Amino acid sequence: MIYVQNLSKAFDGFPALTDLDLCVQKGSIYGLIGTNGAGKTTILRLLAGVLIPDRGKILIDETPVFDNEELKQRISLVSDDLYFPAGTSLFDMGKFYQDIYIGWNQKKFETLIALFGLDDKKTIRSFSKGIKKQAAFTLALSTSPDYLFLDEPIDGLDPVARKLVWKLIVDEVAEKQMTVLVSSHNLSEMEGICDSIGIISKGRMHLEKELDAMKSKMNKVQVSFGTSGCPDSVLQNLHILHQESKGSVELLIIHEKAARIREVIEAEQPLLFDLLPLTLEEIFIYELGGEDDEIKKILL
Ligand SMILES: Nc1ncnc2c1ncn2[C@@H]1O[C@H](COP(=O)(O)OP(=O)(O)OP(=O)(O)O)[C@@H](O)[C@H]1O
Repeated sequence: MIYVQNLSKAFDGFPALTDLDLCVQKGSIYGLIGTNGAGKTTILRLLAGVLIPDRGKILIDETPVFDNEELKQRISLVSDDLYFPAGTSLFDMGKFYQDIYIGWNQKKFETLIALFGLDDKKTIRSFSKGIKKQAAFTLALSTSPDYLFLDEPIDGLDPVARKLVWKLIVDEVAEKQMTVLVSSHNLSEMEGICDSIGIISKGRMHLEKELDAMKSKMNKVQVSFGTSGCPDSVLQNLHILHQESKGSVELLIIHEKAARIREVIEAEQPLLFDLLPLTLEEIFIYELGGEDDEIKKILL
């Protein structure tokens, strides 16, 4: 588990992070969302022990991370700003990592190279931006980390590589309870991946939400009662956050559990009734009433 309390970090007097609290449960995927300069990279670098906090607490499995080599063996950070030594190939980097990381898994390394279709003999610096990212992700996952920190991991990747990266992450979380912290500019990129979302704004935690809890208490419904429209019993007995009509079909966003919605609507014998999945964007828009500037920026 990751536990962060009152974390602050300034660069040359500029407050990059201020009194940030964060909690990530073991075996979960946490999405850090924010605009450029919000402080996402700074959080990931502090959590990976690359930077020293000015103030506050960072505990991973109840242990401070900075200068803790044993703990750092179990952490992998894929930075947004990738660095590979001149002339090194993925094969060379694999050998280098093998000597450093106790958890290095050569078989997994070879499998991932094949899955991404990477050339392990070519100099990594000659790879395109997206392929470099795939190489860095391959190296990180091959260290068998308990904690994987990913800074904009799918930025610049083609759709096939994006899908593969997410699949590999989700598989690893399911198989070995890996804990993942992933940053992005865009809320919709995190669709279907994250268990929790933290929205960072100007170095502060703006909003933090656990998605399953939000999803279970909010539902989207497509319903039709013919030309008579939605009966009063439905409109009055359910907490409707949004309603729009397309002909005789109503689209409703309802702040109730699915079972309660079903009970109220089915009692009125609708001609059409479908419970539809809510997107991450819809959850945030309707939960916050659509008035939140920070949410608007990350939805664009
Ligand atoms: N090494 C540094 N020296 C000076 N300022 C820094 C340094 N690292 C970060 N900052 C500043 O701290 C703030 C937060 O930067 P950070 O890189 O964490 O944001 P970010 O959310 O990751 O942004 P982006 O999405 O653009 O990568 C920015 O204003 C940035 O200019």
